[in-house]
Amino acid sequence: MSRYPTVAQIRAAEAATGLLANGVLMGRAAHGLASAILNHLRDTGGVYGRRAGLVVGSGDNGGDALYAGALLARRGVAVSAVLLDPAKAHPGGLAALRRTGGRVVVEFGELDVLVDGIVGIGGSGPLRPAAAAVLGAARALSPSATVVAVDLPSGVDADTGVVNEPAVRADLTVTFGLPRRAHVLAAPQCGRLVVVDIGLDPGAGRDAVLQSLSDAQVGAAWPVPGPFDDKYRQGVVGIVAGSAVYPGAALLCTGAAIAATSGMTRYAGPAAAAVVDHHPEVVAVGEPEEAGRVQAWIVGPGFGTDVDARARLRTVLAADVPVLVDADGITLLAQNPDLLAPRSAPTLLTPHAGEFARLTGAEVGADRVEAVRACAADLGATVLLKGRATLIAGPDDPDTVLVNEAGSSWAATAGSGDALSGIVGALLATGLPPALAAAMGARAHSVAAHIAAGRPGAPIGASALVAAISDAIRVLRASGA
Ligand SMILES: NC(=O)C1=CN([C@@H]2O[C@H](COP(=O)(O)OP(=O)(O)OC[C@H]3O[C@@H](n4cnc5c(N)ncnc54)[C@H](OP(=O)(O)O)[C@@H]3O)[C@@H](O)[C@H]2O)[C@@H](O)CC1
Ligand SMILES: Nc1ncnc2c1ncn2[C@@H]1O[C@H](COP(=O)(O)OP(=O)(O)O)[C@@H](O)[C@H]1O
Ligand SMILES: [K+]
Repeated sequence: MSRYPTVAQIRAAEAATGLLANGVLMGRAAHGLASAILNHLRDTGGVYGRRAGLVVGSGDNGGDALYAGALLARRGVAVSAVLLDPAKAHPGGLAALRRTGGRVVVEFGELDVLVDGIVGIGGSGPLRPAAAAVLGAARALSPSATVVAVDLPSGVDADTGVVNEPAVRADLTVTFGLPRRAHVLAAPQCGRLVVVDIGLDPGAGRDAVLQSLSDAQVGAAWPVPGPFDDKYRQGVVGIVAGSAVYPGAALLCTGAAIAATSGMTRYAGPAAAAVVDHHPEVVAVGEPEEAGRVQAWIVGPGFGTDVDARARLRTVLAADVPVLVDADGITLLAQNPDLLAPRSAPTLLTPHAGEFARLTGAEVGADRVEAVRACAADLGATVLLKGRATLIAGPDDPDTVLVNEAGSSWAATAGSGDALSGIVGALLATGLPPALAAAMGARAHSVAAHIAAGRPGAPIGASALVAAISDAIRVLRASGA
């Protein structure tokens, strides 16, 4: 489990050490930052004589960069620094840099490493023009320089992960004590993340709302058949998806559910013939009323928004079992929110940003974490908000929002959401709590996309993603073993 505290929580954890005022924490931060840069230089041709440029802002983020620059200079790196506001540059850091032979310059020469010490957790908004100009010139002169962000790429909001352009895009981000929310919400902007130990209390970050499961946790919790299990005991999932004209969503959703767990998969809807044709293990009927018992329903992918779809949604939501509502089901639910009121079994909604806006009547906005938490509380349902960073909140636990950073964007392809519904719905049918089922499913979905794309990666369709689900589960189960 990783936890991602807010800036306020980080500041409190730092203050609790009692080591802020005497500069001990900054010393540790600078040491870790310098080590990460030295490691990178060693891996790419050596340390001595390499060229590092520091872009130094007016706060402690700049102080970290200056002290680290001093350590690099001591190891023979040619260090130069551009001070964005010379009067406010960290005095101790600046003196240390000068003592070790680092130079203050007005513009950089060619660089191997460009260090972004502009702002960290004290920053807000995009890069100011002066900072953007210095970075732009450095990037133009040294396009292959490695960009190392101190704490956060400047211009990225620490709590929401919003990238306020112009912002730094880092190859490597070195942070201190605990990862920030932005490191998972805007992971592609951060590049590789190194978290330096600065001696925070071991309990620091426990109160963080935003959390992610490790692959090992997902693998360990994945339901697999036991010696006394049969097809029914592992959970039967029922799927109402697709249409006679558009059977694709039904096939993808059903295929994903079959691969996710060993329990039985039922299908109810107008694509029954096509489903059985492609997936002979499925018991398929025309309407949900005709299906036998299920432990969870999936309803909505590609099933349209006509009167028949509406009637099917009503039938499924009237059942006293967990229901996952996706896609067209969400659009219909947005028009008839009263359908949720009588439910006592859990409901899980899996909107993308557009469906989320339909459901809540407002755009997701900058603070996605708060948006998903408020939506879950308002609707009394678990909500999974899709994206590169998928967020999951339940209705009864305002102190937990789960996040899955996909690690790649190969899943951004048509029909991939239908596959996600299938995986999560099958997990729901095994009896897992909805938020856990959603987070595990999202993780397996991301890993499947990554496996299907291969290395160095090639575009995939959702069918390839579905075909890789078994491998993804193997990878997850092996990761904790
Ligand atoms: N606390 C600790 O124990 C430890 C802290 N550590 C480090 O300190 C960092 C936090 O330092 P911090 O609080 O001084 O804030 P910081 O991020 O440097 O920036 C603040 C100043 O920048 C300015 N500014 C704002 N927005 C801007 C923009 N868009 N573009 C340009 N400038 C902008 C604004 O100043 P202004 O120019 O408006 O006067 C503001 O006051 C933290 O991220 C970590 O690196 C580590 O050493 C570990 C121990
Ligand atoms: N840029 C991205 N990077 C990684 N995963 C993504 C990205 N965009 C979308 N996804 C994932 O792909 C799936 C897309 O679902 P959805 O939008 O419902 O597609 P569809 O309706 O075509 O099935 C979701 O699981 C979502 O989290
Ligand atoms: K920074």
